[in-house]
Amino acid sequence: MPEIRQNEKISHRIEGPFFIIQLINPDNLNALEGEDYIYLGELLELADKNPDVYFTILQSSGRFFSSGADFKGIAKAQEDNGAKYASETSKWLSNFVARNVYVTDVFIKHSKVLVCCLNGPAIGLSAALVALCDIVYSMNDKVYLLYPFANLGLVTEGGTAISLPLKFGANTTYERLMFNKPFNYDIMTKSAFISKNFNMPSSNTEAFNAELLKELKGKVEGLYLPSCLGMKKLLKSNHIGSFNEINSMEVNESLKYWVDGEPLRRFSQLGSKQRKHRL
Ligand SMILES: CCCCCCC/C=C/C(=O)SCCNC(=O)CCNC(=O)[C@H](O)C(C)(C)COP(=O)(O)OP(=O)(O)OC[C@H]1O[C@@H](n2cnc3c(N)ncnc32)[C@H](O)[C@@H]1OP(=O)(O)O
Repeated sequence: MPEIRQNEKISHRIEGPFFIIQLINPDNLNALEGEDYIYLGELLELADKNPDVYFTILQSSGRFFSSGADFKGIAKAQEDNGAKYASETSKWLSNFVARNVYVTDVFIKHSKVLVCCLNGPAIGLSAALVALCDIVYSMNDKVYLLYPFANLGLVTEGGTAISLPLKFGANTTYERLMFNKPFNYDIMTKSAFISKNFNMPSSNTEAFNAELLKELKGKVEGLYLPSCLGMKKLLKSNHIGSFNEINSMEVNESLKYWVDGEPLRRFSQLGSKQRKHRL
């Protein structure tokens, strides 16, 4: 496997045709800073380039899949007032637009089959990445996806302007996004977003990950795996153009919100627990 630097919040390994990426920072509910999302993107690129890999598996740890962008990381970006930026626009192009468009693009164009082992809730950009996965399995019915853009002074990101209507229907998407409500287990099963619920207790993420991997190993036995990649390429071709277009539109629309400062005010309230998401 080609070399990649280590990241203390994300591990990876290869087992047969599976490239397994695991979020391993349960203490802050697997929140990720900008550099962590970039690292995740780089891991996907590594999986993409490896000819022995056919499935990229996303696992997590603890009670949440991921609570999204780390508010401490956002505060760091805000304080990033080095002379290198000529303006607020320049600062947020670097700290938000470039990073967000990169990680979303890597997920959109990924050529291996993306499987999400959803052990718990996912929020924000991380939830957007879950919605870009090809197959999702849940640990139990406590899982939900929350896109709290209206509560944080943001707009859709990570391709959600397309992925959510596509996977959950347009009106459900409008209602959940406008009023900052989670896409709960019921919605996810009604729309067949979740392929199987493993019905395991929330305290047992490692057992869920192990059981699911064992099941996947059984499922791929005897298959001609290049067929899977060929089918992924064809299935993806249905929407790839729209995803590419929306990725660019989303970050450009969001940029003015960052420059204006509303997301920062709201992230800071979240960090000091003056603001909460209604769940
Ligand atoms: C690539 C570009 C990067 C920039 C992207 C910018 C765009 C934004 C994208 C997004 O992802 S928006 C979504 C951001 N995330 C959130 O809004 C979630 C914030 N967290 C919460 O609302 C709650 O923590 C919760 C997830 C609902 C869970 O609540 P609960 O009461 O069950 O637990 P807590 O006590 O609140 O949390 C435990 C522990 O974890 C820390 N933590 C949780 N989420 C984050 C986070 N997003 N960032 C940093 N830390 C987080 C929380 O502070 C607690 O820590 P301690 O206080 O115990 O030290």
